[in-house]
Amino acid sequence: MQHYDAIVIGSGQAGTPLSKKLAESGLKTALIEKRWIGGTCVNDGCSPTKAMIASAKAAWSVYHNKSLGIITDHFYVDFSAITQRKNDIVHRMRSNSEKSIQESKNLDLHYGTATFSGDKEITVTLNDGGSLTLSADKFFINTGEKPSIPKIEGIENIDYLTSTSIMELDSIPEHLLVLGSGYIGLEFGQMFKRFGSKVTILEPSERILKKEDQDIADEVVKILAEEDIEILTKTKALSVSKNGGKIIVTVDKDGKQSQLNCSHILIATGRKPQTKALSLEKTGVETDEKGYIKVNDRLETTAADIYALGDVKGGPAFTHISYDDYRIISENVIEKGNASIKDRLVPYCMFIDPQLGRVGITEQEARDQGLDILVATIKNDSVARSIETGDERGMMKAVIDAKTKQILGASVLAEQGGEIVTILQMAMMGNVTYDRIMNGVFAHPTYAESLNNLFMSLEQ
Ligand SMILES: Cc1cc2nc3c(=O)[nH]c(=O)nc-3n(C[C@H](O)[C@H](O)[C@H](O)COP(=O)(O)OP(=O)(O)OC[C@H]3O[C@@H](n4cnc5c(N)ncnc54)[C@H](O)[C@@H]3O)c2cc1C
Ligand SMILES: NC(=O)c1ccc[n+]([C@@H]2O[C@H](COP(=O)([O-])OP(=O)(O)OC[C@H]3O[C@@H](n4cnc5c(N)ncnc54)[C@H](O)[C@@H]3O)[C@@H](O)[C@H]2O)c1
Repeated sequence: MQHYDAIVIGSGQAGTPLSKKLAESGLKTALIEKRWIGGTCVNDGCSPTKAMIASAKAAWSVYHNKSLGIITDHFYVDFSAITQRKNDIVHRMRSNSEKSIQESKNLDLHYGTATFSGDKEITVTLNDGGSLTLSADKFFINTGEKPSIPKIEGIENIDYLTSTSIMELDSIPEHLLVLGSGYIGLEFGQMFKRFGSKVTILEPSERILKKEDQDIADEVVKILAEEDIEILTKTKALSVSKNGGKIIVTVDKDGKQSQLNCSHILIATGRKPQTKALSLEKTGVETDEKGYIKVNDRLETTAADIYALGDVKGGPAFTHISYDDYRIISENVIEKGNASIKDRLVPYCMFIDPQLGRVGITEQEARDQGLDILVATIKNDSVARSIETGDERGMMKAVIDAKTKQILGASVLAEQGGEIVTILQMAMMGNVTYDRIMNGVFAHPTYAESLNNLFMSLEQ
């Protein structure tokens, strides 16, 4: 049995940099990955989707050329060129990362599935046959999540799509039915509508984007409706079956059953942790009822010297959060510091178009907590930059502590919503009060300049 100082299980957004950092610090380290270096973000998540969304945006811009006075009579969507470009980007990112791991001193990469066979011992079922038994002083679990498939009668008899397999299609679906209106459902729904599919989104809840404020969700619905994307809320798929080339879906809406036809179904109803294969019962690492690994604010599990990072520990599932988990572990384990996830800001950006950039508390959360707040809002049809560029969709919103004038949260639904909200996040990080932004001098005519007007709305 080979012994290591540290073993990292999973090459996600935390595991990859952590394995290199541990090895650089002089610890004999192994990284175990069952599939591909880079995990979800690089191979099945952020990078491939955002590459394809860029193509979808280009298609949308062509439809809208007319309003800018540019006439394009004919264009077509070359889906194989879009997926080829996406594949090239993924391969480039994955192979650069793999190369840098292979060139790291003190770091061994084993391709296979890790299962605990003792409290400080794993068996790796190697992808190219055989197995390895390895022990270590410390373990770092970064095994991520995978799509969760809801129990729907007949689902096992149809070739449903997930966020991974939809990117491997070789043609554009005629009618895509999306189950779920979260990040994955909305990003893929809009993308495929722009490629030419008919798109219907089914959401069992009262409304989409339950975690966001009602006015922001309403604005998103309006924008998607303008693109003829059908959203059916309070609608639940009960059963699915095949009929020739079609899929028949029986749905329930307000207690009434009806049938829908489509050519493809995308399951986008959430993700579940990849903890089953780990046999954590051998270790003393506890999981919650959904299988997420329980950790404290220092990302320590309930077993000594075993840590969990990224999506597998539950909570916000984003690349930048997983990467920050790596920073925390690295500071505590390598530099003997005392970093913690407590009070960490969790920004995110939903890459529909216009983007929904978010940080901090929503208005609804602030009101539920009884906070004394001011709420600044502005519609993008009064933002100079939006008018000039011909995209006036969306709005900006900030929640402010009435006494301290500090920004508590922001939602920016705008062409560059992710970038604009980051400006407000920087203000939050630096304790810059709203009135300083209201009176700040920003270059004209940028989106940033519209933050003057956003906060001026409080004085009108
Ligand atoms: C379609 C999609 C789009 C997304 N877009 C965004 C976005 O735009 N922005 C954003 O911030 N986030 C996005 N996310 C979420 C983001 O991808 C994840 O939050 C991020 O990848 C963090 O994952 P992680 O580090 O926890 O693990 P992952 O990246 O999931 O990596 C886990 C790794 O562990 C390996 N593994 C699992 N079990 C074992 C085992 N037993 N033995 C060995 N190896 C194992 C897996 O093969 C995988 O490579 C998206 C997700 C999806 C699905
Ligand atoms: N831009 C980004 O940052 C980005 C993009 C994609 C994914 N992600 C990450 O991936 C995670 C998973 O995304 P997701 O969209 O799968 O999950 P989600 O939790 O965001 O949304 C799931 C949606 O499915 C609905 N739902 C649940 N059961 C259903 C059923 N049986 N039928 C129909 N709808 C059902 C829920 O009400 C919810 O609206 C996200 O939490 C996010 O962290 C992030």
